[in-house]
Amino acid sequence: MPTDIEPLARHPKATRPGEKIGLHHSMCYGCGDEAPVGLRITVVAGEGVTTTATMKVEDWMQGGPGVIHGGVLSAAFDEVMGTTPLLLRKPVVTGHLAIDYAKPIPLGSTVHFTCEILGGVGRKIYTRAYAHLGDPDVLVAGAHALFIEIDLEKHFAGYRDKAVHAGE
Ligand SMILES: CCCCCCCC/C=C\CCCCCCCC(=O)SCCNC(=O)CCNC(=O)[C@H](O)C(C)(C)COP(=O)(O)OP(=O)(O)OC[C@H]1O[C@@H](n2cnc3c(N)ncnc32)[C@H](O)[C@@H]1OP(=O)(O)O
Repeated sequence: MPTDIEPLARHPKATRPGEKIGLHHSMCYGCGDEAPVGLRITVVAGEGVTTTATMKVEDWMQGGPGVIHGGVLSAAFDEVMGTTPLLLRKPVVTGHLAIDYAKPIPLGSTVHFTCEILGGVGRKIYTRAYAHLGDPDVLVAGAHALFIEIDLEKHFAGYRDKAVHAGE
């Protein structure tokens, strides 16, 4: 993290604490409710620039035997942390993501995520998140990520014709 990182404030019109932050795309692997295969994670706004989320560990998420695949957990952290900057009303993409895997996570468990925005510099937004299985004092994983604010139209120009929509 840079030394000149500055605190970032919640946007006045951000999703209120306790409310769900809306989907960014119905077919998104992370949040989409119509994606044929996906994590279907719903991120809930917390106080300030924090969020929470939960994810049930389904059988198809197995690395194994009997535990979640590390890449699935990584995608879940990406989703939770990437959604959190919407509290700033800033669209972002992931620049860098680092995961610490502390304990195996069994199939059938529910992973609870907590995330906070640590601050930013220019277009860079730094986040941190933790995961537990119901007891916040027993962490099973942690993550740091750098997100970069983008101009949505420019970033996805040239890709939108490849977009997959539900029912097609
Ligand atoms: C699945 C898509 C989701 C899309 C969401 C749309 C918005 C919706 C909003 C919200 C809901 C979101 C929920 C989703 C959650 C999941 C998010 C994902 O998984 S996103 C997919 C994976 N990520 C990419 O595909 C990025 C690919 N990379 C790029 O497109 C570019 O590299 C980009 C935009 C990240 C930066 O490119 P530049 O040309 O705009 O800017 P430059 O100057 O290179 O970087 C800006 C600053 O960031 C630093 N930077 C960039 N990458 C870095 C890195 N890996 N490590 C450290 N610093 C890095 C640079 O050094 C620079 O810093 P200095 O301003 O000079 O101080």
